[in-house]
Amino acid sequence: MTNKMVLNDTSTCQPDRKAELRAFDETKTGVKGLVDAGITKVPRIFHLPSPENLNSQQPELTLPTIDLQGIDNNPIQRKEVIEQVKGALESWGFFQMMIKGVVDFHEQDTEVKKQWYTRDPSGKSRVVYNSNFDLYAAPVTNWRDSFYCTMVPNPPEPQELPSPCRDILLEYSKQVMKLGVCLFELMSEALGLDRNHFVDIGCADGLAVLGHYYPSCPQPELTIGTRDHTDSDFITILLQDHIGGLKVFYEDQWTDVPPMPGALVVNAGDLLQLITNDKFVSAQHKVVANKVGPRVSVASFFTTGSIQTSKVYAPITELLSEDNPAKYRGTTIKEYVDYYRAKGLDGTSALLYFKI
Ligand SMILES: O=C(O)CCC(=O)C(=O)O
Ligand SMILES: [Fe+2]
Repeated sequence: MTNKMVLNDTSTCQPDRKAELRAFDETKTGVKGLVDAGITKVPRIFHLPSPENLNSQQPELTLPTIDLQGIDNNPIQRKEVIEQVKGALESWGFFQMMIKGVVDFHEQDTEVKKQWYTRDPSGKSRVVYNSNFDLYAAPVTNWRDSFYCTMVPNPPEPQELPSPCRDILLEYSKQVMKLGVCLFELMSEALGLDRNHFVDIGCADGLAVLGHYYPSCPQPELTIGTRDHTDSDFITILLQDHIGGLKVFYEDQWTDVPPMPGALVVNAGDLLQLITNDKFVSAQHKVVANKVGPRVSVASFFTTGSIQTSKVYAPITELLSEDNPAKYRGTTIKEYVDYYRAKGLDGTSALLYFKI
């Protein structure tokens, strides 16, 4: 069994991280494969440099929440969209079905699932399933498997999608796109820009949906579900299940983002920070590993990712002045994302590379 190599407790051996990563990758069954094989110790490739303190006292901070009802300030069109999105997103079945779609993908027959396993960098694969997109670049392997589907532009034909989550993925991404457009309009207005500004410059031209699966972990303090990072996109709309573990670096401390039934988490990504010249800040966040699992989340990324486009994104002129000059150089989304992916989640911000 190929899993054997990574099942060994290697902490006493000479480090050969690359070979261990390759052996893990070749199983094509991800972290779930290790857990299914019955490991009781977290293999070394997943170890953090120092253990995560899972018992630390969490600060009593309340993150801002917005009721969609509160944002339908008059314009008829927006009100209709909000009603539709709210109706779909609030119905108990809708969120549950999306979470279940992700569970069913990851828990389908291993041999069938392996067909989707790829690290194809061309961006041609409609669905990319693997464990750790940055497996060979990142210093710490995350206790997490994921799939990644590009839904916009060029929505997939249904048969191109994995059957366990096909229908819900199409419906969910449709609703999330509507919500995203509403949020971009509100954010444009909040900055004193034309309401359509963000949409007009293409912030909603791309949508990728990620289905994360965090298997239960025998030694959660030794590793991490998702390392601290900021997202590479304009905004992310996140749906998490009931398990918890998401933390955001907010007001200078790590703060729990507890699951709330019927709620989505929205965060700005690096590209939004870049075009707003730091007015909107890309939130640093992470997910701790847990003895309880699997934990499932669905992250909807507003980005065209590594699709080749000619648009160059730079700080928006209307937001600049003599006192507030551009802090970043222009970049295509592809250039940004390629840099971000090659660097991997290493605890530093990709934005620094684009600073003037
Ligand atoms: O699983 C989560 O809750 C967060 C996932 C995440 O941060 C990401 O996909 O960028
Ligand atoms: Fe993230």
